[in-house]
Amino acid sequence: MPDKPKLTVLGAGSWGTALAALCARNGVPTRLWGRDAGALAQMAAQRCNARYLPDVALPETLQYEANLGTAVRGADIVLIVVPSHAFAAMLDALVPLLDAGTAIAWAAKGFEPGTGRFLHELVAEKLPGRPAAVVTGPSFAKEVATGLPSAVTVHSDDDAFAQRLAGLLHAPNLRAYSGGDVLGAELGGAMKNVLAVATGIADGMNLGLNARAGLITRGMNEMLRLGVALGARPETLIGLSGLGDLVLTCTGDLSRNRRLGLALGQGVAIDEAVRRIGQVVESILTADEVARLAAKHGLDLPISAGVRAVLHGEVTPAEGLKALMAREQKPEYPHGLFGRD
Ligand SMILES: NC(=O)C1=CN([C@@H]2O[C@H](COP(=O)(O)OP(=O)(O)OC[C@H]3O[C@@H](n4cnc5c(N)ncnc54)[C@H](OP(=O)(O)O)[C@@H]3O)[C@@H](O)[C@H]2O)C=CC1
Ligand SMILES: O=C(CO)COP(=O)(O)O
Repeated sequence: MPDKPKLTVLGAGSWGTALAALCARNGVPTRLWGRDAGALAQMAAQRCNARYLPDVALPETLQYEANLGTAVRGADIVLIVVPSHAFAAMLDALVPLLDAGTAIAWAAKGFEPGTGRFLHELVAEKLPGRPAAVVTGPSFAKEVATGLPSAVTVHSDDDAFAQRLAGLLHAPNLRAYSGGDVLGAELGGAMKNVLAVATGIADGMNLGLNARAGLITRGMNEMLRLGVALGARPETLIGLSGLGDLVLTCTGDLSRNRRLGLALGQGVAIDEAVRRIGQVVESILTADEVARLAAKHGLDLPISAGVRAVLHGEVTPAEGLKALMAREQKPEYPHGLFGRD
């Protein structure tokens, strides 16, 4: 890979735009592709993503390209930042377009809807044999875009690629770490979205700070148990991609998943809550996939299951709370820290 690799970011929403701007500011030759040519043209003219990141001035060096083939031609790295439900189709579109040497990275958080497959599994199936990495961690797009201090992490089976990509992201106000546990990093980023809804619901119902802390901690326990069953490393789950992002999204009102929970807890209907947020809310699909993976591994994850039931309208937030509080009394760790019960 050249000294100054050429980067193409796919997805011109809040996170794709923030990451593209960050890399361009770092001196990385960066192109941003989005599916809305009109919005891209407006971004180029105004140097601002008026819909997703208003008030953030984008760097002059950032390039915009509406044609997908042109956008990825000659790229050393393609970084995919579309919602997870659009991820597989994005990969399919890339198959005939990518140069042989282009590496793949992604910053979406979720699973393939309907199968519970991880995004790295989709990459391995559809674009095999390339360096591949996930960028994740506690990072609200708006804060990264405005230069507030943040920390992210880049995980890949290819250590050199993880470090290379982390180096491109690393900036005076952004610490980019690296690691080798793609599954663990992806699981934390996906599952925290579901758990953010749980704490949002509790806060929306005014259940108090004890409830919030209890849900975060027992939610972390669910993430650890599912993660370990799937083969994740526990240290990844208690790192930036797991605990870090869990704390951020369970407590920070910039989180769209938390805001969905807040609205549900206040009695707002789910369709209206999603309409008000007006951006991607990954938990809605992810809750089903967490349930699918838990069932496959014989795990009981009551908080995640409760969120799924509320999202499907099977129980009200009040009924979900009652069910959680009525569970049998038991030891905190019946089978050790990473036990299954
Ligand atoms: N925002 C954040 O702070 C962070 C987000 N993420 C993750 O990044 C991913 C992207 O989210 P984010 O940028 O926040 O979402 P936004 O809601 O801000 O933007 C979504 C973007 O994806 C585009 N899009 C939607 N469907 C498709 C599709 N089928 N093909 C191509 N593009 C599509 C939208 O285009 P259009 O405008 O035309 O609808 C829009 O540009 C999610 O998985 C999210 O969890 C991760 C870390 C931080
Ligand atoms: O993943 C995020 C921050 O790390 C963004 O969270 P939300 O999708 O809940 O807004």
